[in-house]
This record gives sequence, structure tokens and C-alpha cells, in this order.
Amino acid sequence: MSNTLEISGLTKLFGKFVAVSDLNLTIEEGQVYGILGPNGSGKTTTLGMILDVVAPTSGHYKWFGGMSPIDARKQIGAILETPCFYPYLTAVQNLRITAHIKQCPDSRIEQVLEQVGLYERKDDRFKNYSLGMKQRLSIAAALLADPPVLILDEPTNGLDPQGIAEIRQLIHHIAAEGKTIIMASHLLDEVQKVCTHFCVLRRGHKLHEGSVDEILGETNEIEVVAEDLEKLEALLAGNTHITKVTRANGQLTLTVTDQIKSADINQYCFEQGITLKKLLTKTRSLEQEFLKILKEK
Ligand SMILES: Nc1ncnc2c1ncn2[C@@H]1O[C@H](COP(=O)(O)OP(=O)(O)OP(=O)(O)O)[C@@H](O)[C@H]1O
Repeated sequence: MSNTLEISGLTKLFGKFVAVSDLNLTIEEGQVYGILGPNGSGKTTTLGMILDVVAPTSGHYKWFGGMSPIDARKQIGAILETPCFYPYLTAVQNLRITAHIKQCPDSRIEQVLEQVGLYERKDDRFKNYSLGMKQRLSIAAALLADPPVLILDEPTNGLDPQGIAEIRQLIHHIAAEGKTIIMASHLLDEVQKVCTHFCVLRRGHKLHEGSVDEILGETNEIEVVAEDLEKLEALLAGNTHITKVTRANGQLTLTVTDQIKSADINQYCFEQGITLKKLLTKTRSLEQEFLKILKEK
């Protein structure tokens, strides 16, 4: 995989205030990269710098191995703020204006409307669109020139659960076409569900970076339930591979060693005459890991 974007030592001061400090990041082609951080952590400023709309105080970034900024910008579809669409014009009429500015053929308009699921509503006026549809139209506008990179700032902000689900699904579809997506978000759940890789910013500093899969995965905690919970607890407390048994809310939570898996526990209980009604290996959530990262730093 080639590097789509390399950021080294990128810093932005507003007066004496440090918005982004010595940021180093590498984003590879095909990644869905989440810049995660609370409000004010420097996400938008970072996106502004890599889009050449905010001048860095120091540091560099390099698109596509060193393409000139003007050429690189043509390879990027970006939504930093809600684009201005004309309320009384339809989606097609609005996109015709954008296509004209971006010098894209009109034939792309119906293709991108199809891509974002607005084809059926293409002749409706923008003012009659829901917030989610407006956001999808913004993404359609960003896709008009078929850029290999898409940049989104808080793409689901203000949307209802259905709108959020639609945007997330759309991001998955766009990523599946091989595009590289860079998005800022303050939502852990969003980054967990949408991104392949992420970094965590706090007060302009990068606290962590890595792949989402790496940080998630299975824990060494297993939840079990049986008809006779006391008998089950007595049995499992005697197993040398189970280091801790906690009973709460009508179930046992077992802390196990690496030598034992949930299937072994199931078989062990069955052989001892206990049938399990529930057997679940707990998985990590980005929220738990995020809190751990914040605590460690
Ligand atoms: N033009 C500016 N002048 C002065 N301070 C600024 C300017 N732009 C941003 N800041 C400050 O820099 C810090 C980082 O802002 P930024 O918008 O990058 O954060 P963010 O992580 O995107 O947060 P949010 O999700 O709230 O937009 C904030 O404290 C903000 O107030």
C-alpha cells in the first residue's frame, strides 16, 4: 500500500494558543482513517491544514508521495462545513452548478446521486430534504470529480439515528470502492463502526494511533449463565484456568487465562453435568480503550 498522506511535525498556533502540536501521521491508501478527539482538540484545524486552507505554523505534509498542492487538491473531495446549496433548486440543479465549478461532466450528476441513494429524490428541492439527505447531497458533491480521497468533518453531526446509520453505510460503500477516507469525529462509537485506523488527539497532541481491529478484539472475560448458578459458581471456582469469578445480575463473569477459551468452558461444564444457557466472550469497546489511553497519558 502506498502512502496517501504523510504529516510530519505539523503545528498550528493561534497567537500563543497551541491548536495542533508536532503532529506526525501516515495515512495509507484505502484506509478509513478517523481523527478522534473531544471538541477543541484540533481535528478541524488539522483537516484545514492538510487541505491548504489553514497555514501551518511549522511542519509539513505530503500528499501522494509529494504531489504539488494544486494537483493534490484535485484528488480530494472534502466537506469541512455544510456546503451552500440553493434551497429552491433541486438536487440535480444544485449539482449542475458544482459540476460546472469543478469542471466535471454533467453525466457524473446522476451517478453520484445514485451512489448516495438520492436518485429517486433528485428532482426535489433542496429545502425539502431532511438533514441526512442534505448531508448525503454534500457527499455527492464531493464525489463529483471521482476523487480517490474523501475528507469529512464530523459527518453525522446533528443527524437522527436513521440519518447516522445511512451516512455510516454510505461511508462503508465508498470505502469498499477503494477510496481513502479521512474523517474527524468526537464519537468513539462512530470511529469504531466506520474506521479501519484512527488517532486520538487531545489539546492538539496525538495520544495514540493504530488500527481499530488491533485495539478491539476479545478480552479474557467470559460471561456464563446456567439454571443453577450456585452449582456453576462452585464448579468454575475450582478451575485452575479461571482466575476470578464474579457473580452479579444473574450471571457469572469469569476472568480466564490465555490457556482456556469459551469452547473449553462449555465442554468442561457439560462434562460436569451443567448445561450453559449463556456463554459470551466479552469484546473490548473503543470507549474502554479510549478511557484507558486518556488515563495512561
Ligand atoms: N481561527 C482561530 N483563532 C483562534 N483559535 C482558534 C481558531 N480556530 C480554532 N481555534 C482554537 O483551536 C482549538 C482547536 O480547534 P478545532 O476546531 O481544530 O478543534 P476540533 O477538535 O475540530 O473541535 P470541534 O469538534 O469543536 O470543531 C480550539 O480551542 C479552537 O477554539
